Amino acid sequence: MTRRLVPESIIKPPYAEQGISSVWNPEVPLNSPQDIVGLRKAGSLAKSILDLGQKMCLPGTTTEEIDKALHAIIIAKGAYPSPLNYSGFPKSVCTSVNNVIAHGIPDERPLQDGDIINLDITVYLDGYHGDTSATFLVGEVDEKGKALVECTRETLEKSINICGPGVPFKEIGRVICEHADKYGFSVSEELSGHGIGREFHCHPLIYHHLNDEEGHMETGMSFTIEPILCQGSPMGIMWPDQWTISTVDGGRSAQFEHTLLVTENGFEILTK
Ligand SMILES: COc1cccc(Cn2ccc3cc(C(=O)NO)cnc32)c1
Ligand SMILES: [Co+2]
Ligand SMILES: [Co+2]
Ligand SMILES: [Co+2]
Repeated sequence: MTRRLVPESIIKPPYAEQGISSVWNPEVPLNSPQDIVGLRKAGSLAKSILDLGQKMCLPGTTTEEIDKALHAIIIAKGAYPSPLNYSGFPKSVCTSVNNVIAHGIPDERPLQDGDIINLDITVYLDGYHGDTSATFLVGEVDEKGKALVECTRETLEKSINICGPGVPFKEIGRVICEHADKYGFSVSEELSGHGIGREFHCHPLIYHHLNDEEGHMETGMSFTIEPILCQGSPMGIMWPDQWTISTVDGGRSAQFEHTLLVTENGFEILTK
């Protein structure tokens, strides 16, 4: 497995050398105006890298080739690919194909006509992370696959639209499940959204399934919403590589993710 190299000149997160992610601070960080400037730049770069990645999602291209190309572009932009060595993760982006639920590891498998692939991009730019993902169609995808992808995109959009100061976090899970149920898809509980900023992951945890968790949004909070919808059962199973999680029934899953900031008037999508 070719190890991705990062030039000395790039500002790296603390885990870049040791691979150990820090213990989470119980507090939810509230961003200063200076933090918001940094978050906007990181979010905008993450989005631009995702857009470039979309163009590579073609039959015959391997996810390793996508990872290698996007790694080089992220570095060239003076940023660090946040997943690299995060909890020891071996690659710079996450690629989850068909029945892989999330955070799949790029490999030598060529994409095939009819695949759906989630490309999950997080960059660390001048001290701030920006995290976004989308699920793309490879060649001609069947109607059920397209419906799964569109419904997942809609659950993200609908859940973001209800965000604002004072809104309970549990409203996010309610909106996502309400929409997924309408179209007969299930919501994975395997992964949650998360606070993000100077840390890749911090509080609050954002659940995408029905929950009764405490806590509400406050102006200045930044977090991701990243729902995963499944065609069949939402149950996941961990592969022997101790990273990859796929659906137990082999059904496909789709995911979309944005990083957002809670503002006085509602929200700002930082990865639009
Ligand atoms: C089983 O523990 C796991 C399994 C897979 C991956 C990792 C570590 N990790 C690496 C990249 C990555 C991205 C996110 C993220 O928020 N994407 O939106 C989260 N974790 C990540 C740990
Ligand atoms: Co992500
Ligand atoms: Co993710
Ligand atoms: Co994330």
